[in-house]
Amino acid sequence: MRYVLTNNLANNSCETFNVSEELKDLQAIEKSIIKRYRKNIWSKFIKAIKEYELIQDGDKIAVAISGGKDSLLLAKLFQELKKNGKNNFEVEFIAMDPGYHKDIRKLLENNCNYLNIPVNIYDADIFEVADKIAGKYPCYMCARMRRGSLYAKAQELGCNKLALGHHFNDVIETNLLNILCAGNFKTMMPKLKAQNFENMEIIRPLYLIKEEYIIRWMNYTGLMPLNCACMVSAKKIGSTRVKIKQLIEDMEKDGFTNVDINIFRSAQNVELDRVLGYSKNGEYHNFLDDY
Ligand SMILES: Nc1ncnc2c1ncn2[C@@H]1O[C@H](COP(=O)(O)OP(=O)(O)OP(=O)(O)O)[C@@H](O)[C@H]1O
Repeated sequence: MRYVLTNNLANNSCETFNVSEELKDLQAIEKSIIKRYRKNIWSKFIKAIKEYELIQDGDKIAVAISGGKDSLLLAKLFQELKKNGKNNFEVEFIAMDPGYHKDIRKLLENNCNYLNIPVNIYDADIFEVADKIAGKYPCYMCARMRRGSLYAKAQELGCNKLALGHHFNDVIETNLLNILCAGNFKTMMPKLKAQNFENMEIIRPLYLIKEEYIIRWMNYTGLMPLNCACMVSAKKIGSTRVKIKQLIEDMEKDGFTNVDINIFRSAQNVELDRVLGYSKNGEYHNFLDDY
């Protein structure tokens, strides 16, 4: 294995990405998406779009780029789709600078330039505000503010969809996090209508792509993506999500076959006759209601 992704559970919520391949030219990078990574990236991207009906004729989609590996791949996938697939939609690439260090901002700009992604970068003082008003636990507040800001920008550009770079592992980690830490069963949906922004939806086209292949692709490009660009929590907060990721990896090592797929499928195969209660449209139902 040529890439290194290290997690230090004790004091670091960030993943460190070390690139071990030499820099590839743009043509090779673009080709790799549909050739070298056809099975594990391109086909899964197309499958998610079809299976979850993520794109409709006439859509204008804002692709949100943080500069990390996931959203860089997402942007390139959309470009390839326009080149090689149906061209029934429009796309805008947006990146919000929440108050990055100037070197991080430069890295984001350079990577987008190199990858020929015409990105619209705009400023928002999210880090400063999250730090001020959310004190010790800024991450939740930061995530909510980021989402709101991206919705607003997408709407301003006339988009009706916001594409985010969440992938398969984000989905299964969310399932487990909710069970183990929140005591409920909720998954991260492949698409979702915005509550506070009219006619706006989130879509997650990387839904079926495993993180392992995103890391491989990123490493293949030879580019260093942004990782751990946060200026607020830095290394202070140990991430529960990292522990969940580790738990899944440990189970796989211990011989639980298909544990990741099974966690994923658990949200596909819910038997409503075999649960004690569930809520729909804000209304709670108990199994005794129609026993
Ligand atoms: N500052 C930002 N500007 C634009 N989009 C963003 C920004 N921050 C997050 N996003 C979007 O939200 C998604 C999820 O954000 P999160 O911080 O969880 O990303 P991540 O898992 O680190 O992914 P990535 O590798 O793309 O950074 C990103 O993939 C991206 O689509």
